[in-house]
Amino acid sequence: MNESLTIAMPKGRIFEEAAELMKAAGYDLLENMEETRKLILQFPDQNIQIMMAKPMDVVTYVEHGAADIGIAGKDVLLEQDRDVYEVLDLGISPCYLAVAGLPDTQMGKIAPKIATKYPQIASDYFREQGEQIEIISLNGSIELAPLIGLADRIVDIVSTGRTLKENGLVEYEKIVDVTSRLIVNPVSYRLKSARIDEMVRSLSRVIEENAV
Ligand SMILES: Nc1ncnc2c1ncn2[C@@H]1O[C@H](COP(=O)(O)OP(=O)(O)OP(=O)(O)O)[C@@H](O)[C@H]1O
Ligand SMILES: O=P(O)(O)OC[C@H]1O[C@H](OP(=O)(O)OP(=O)(O)O)[C@H](O)[C@@H]1O
Repeated sequence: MNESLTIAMPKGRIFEEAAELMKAAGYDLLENMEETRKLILQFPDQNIQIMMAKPMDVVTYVEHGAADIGIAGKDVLLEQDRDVYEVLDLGISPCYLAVAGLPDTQMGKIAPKIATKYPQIASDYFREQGEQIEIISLNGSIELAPLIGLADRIVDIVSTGRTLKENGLVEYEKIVDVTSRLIVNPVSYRLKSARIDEMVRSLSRVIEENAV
């Protein structure tokens, strides 16, 4: 029943909310997390090992079985389309993906340039819209691109809307809502189903309680 579990946790924004949720579900994994630079943390009393990963890499660790379980944003899952089971919407780190640009962006331009950290999501979205575009891949500060004339529009995460506002940009279309998800390696799910199901049930209970 108490098989060992390796969990890939995303460093950064999602981490604290994810760790709080785990704690409320009975998995106390927060201890020492803030101070340490260690990337692998052992919790022998719970038979759990935590890997601290970049949010975009969590899916890779889980797909290859380096971790049994992981937590990743829906944005990352849509962008990467990997062979992992998405078993639970944790409801944390909510935000959405949107198309944005300068308020006077010229629409109807042939093959406009779209700057983004999400080339797959952006290509899929504009293909569905029947609009031909050119993708400019960037790794961050996406909002710079339309300001300096590198791109006509951007596809990026919006949370509070502050970054768009402070840079004089406007949102054109919302693409998809994003929250963090619990993902599972398909083989681990078969071999460690009792333990994984137990974790999913405990987390679901906390999510339901938080919702009321
Ligand atoms: N305002 C936001 N901006 C970006 N990601 C957000 C935001 N709000 C929630 N998220 C979620 O957090 C995840 C990104 O977390 P974070 O910003 O720590 O990672 P990152 O983009 O890889 O960071 P880094 O800036 O270190 O490259 C996204 O995948 C998304 O699901
Ligand atoms: O709507 P807001 O609350 O302003 O949040 C959205 C901003 O936050 C993210 O950037 P991040 O801080 O991760 O920096 P980055 O540009 O380096 O990705 C995202 O790419 C937006 O720029």
